[in-house]
Amino acid sequence: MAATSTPAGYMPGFGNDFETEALPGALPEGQNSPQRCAYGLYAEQLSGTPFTAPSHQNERTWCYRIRPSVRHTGRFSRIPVPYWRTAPAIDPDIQSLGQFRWDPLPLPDAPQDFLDGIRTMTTAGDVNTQVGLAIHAYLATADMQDRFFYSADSELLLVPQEGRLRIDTELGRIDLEPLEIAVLPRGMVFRVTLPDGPARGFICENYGAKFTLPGRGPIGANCLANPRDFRTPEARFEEVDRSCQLVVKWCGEFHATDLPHSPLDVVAWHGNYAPCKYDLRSFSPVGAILFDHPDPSIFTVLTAPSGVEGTANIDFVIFPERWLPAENTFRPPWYHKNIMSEFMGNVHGIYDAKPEGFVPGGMSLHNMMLPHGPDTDAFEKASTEDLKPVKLTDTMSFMFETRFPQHLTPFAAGEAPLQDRYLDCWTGLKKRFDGTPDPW
Ligand SMILES: O=C(O)Cc1cc(O)ccc1O
Ligand SMILES: [Fe+2]
Repeated sequence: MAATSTPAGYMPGFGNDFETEALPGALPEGQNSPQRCAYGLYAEQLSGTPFTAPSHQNERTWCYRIRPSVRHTGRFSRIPVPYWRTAPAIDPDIQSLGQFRWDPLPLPDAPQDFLDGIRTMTTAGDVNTQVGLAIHAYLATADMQDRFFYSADSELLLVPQEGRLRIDTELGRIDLEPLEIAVLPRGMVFRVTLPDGPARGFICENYGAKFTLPGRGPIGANCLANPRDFRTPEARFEEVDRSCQLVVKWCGEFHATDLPHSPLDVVAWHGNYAPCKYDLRSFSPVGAILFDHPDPSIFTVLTAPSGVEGTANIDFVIFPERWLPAENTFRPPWYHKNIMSEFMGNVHGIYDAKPEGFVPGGMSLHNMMLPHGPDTDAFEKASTEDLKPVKLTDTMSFMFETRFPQHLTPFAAGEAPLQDRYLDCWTGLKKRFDGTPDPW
């Protein structure tokens, strides 16, 4: 279980209308745009939804900053960020039809900041029509030094696996460690530094509508991810007048501009368009308490809708510690083929369907309509074990699931440590059928 009280520097809630100021009186009272703002600040609105979005979906934040963002941009020139790929990125020579698994990507010895350390594994959909996603690993060994970034293309969901990240955003600071996740909205400027050295993790880049909490249906008002456990940073600014670089990702290209000052200069803000973090240990799982294995959607932390009800552009699902009490039940996942494509990562521990080979830091892809399920050992064990209640402990894997087929990048199909013999994990599933009802 995670700590329940909100730590200093954060505000609790998901999608709340927050207000926060780093200097007293910096937030205008009762209005957004006074004739002159306190401290000589500039008022600026950051719109995360169209102005005309229905009120219950409308997201925007009012920022009161030392300089308006137009002073934090200039002439842009394209720069290479060669391993960060954007959909559509379909390489005719790469076979994406299949089940794939990778060992953890090694951290490099050379200094490499968070941005240069991004390695896209798969892409789906199309950034120009704003559907789909890209899934990346990050391998960071150096701070982003006087370097800032924002993605105009996407919202970023970060899942650390090893090492801590300090994410200084326009709206405040998020300190992130393994077993926590962060959501950085589209357009939010940030810098990542590494308080404890090298860091590795996963990123889901969402081109579509924002992540939100799933409806709980008959589960009711509580459990799964509770809104109060999400944490949004309080306002914090830096007044740094030295040369910096801002990199913007826009329609899959990277553009840099030089600035004479830090863009993290928001002194106060109010609104509901803001970054947040969430401790995965606060997730309260609901599951099978008598028999059978439910669909993994019961473990959905966040969902990014596609516009078609019940069909997500992306579901972010976790497999946390939990009790397995179900009687007369094959307890691991069933064998299946899914219209959604499933990209998984292991943060730590053993994943019950794959006791061997799917290791912490490792990744797998079971693409759209490709069959998969427990490996031979998991099947044999789960079919014959004594079904006492057992607790799965010290385990955390996750799944980025999307309605769209995923395409491997050249990196994922080439340089990355793809396990050539992954399919062998199922070859021991032998024919038992001999016409008698119980050939066991
Ligand atoms: O394939 C997987 O391992 C993920 C998964 C888990 C589960 O419990 C049910 C379905 C499913 O796709
Ligand atoms: Fe699956």
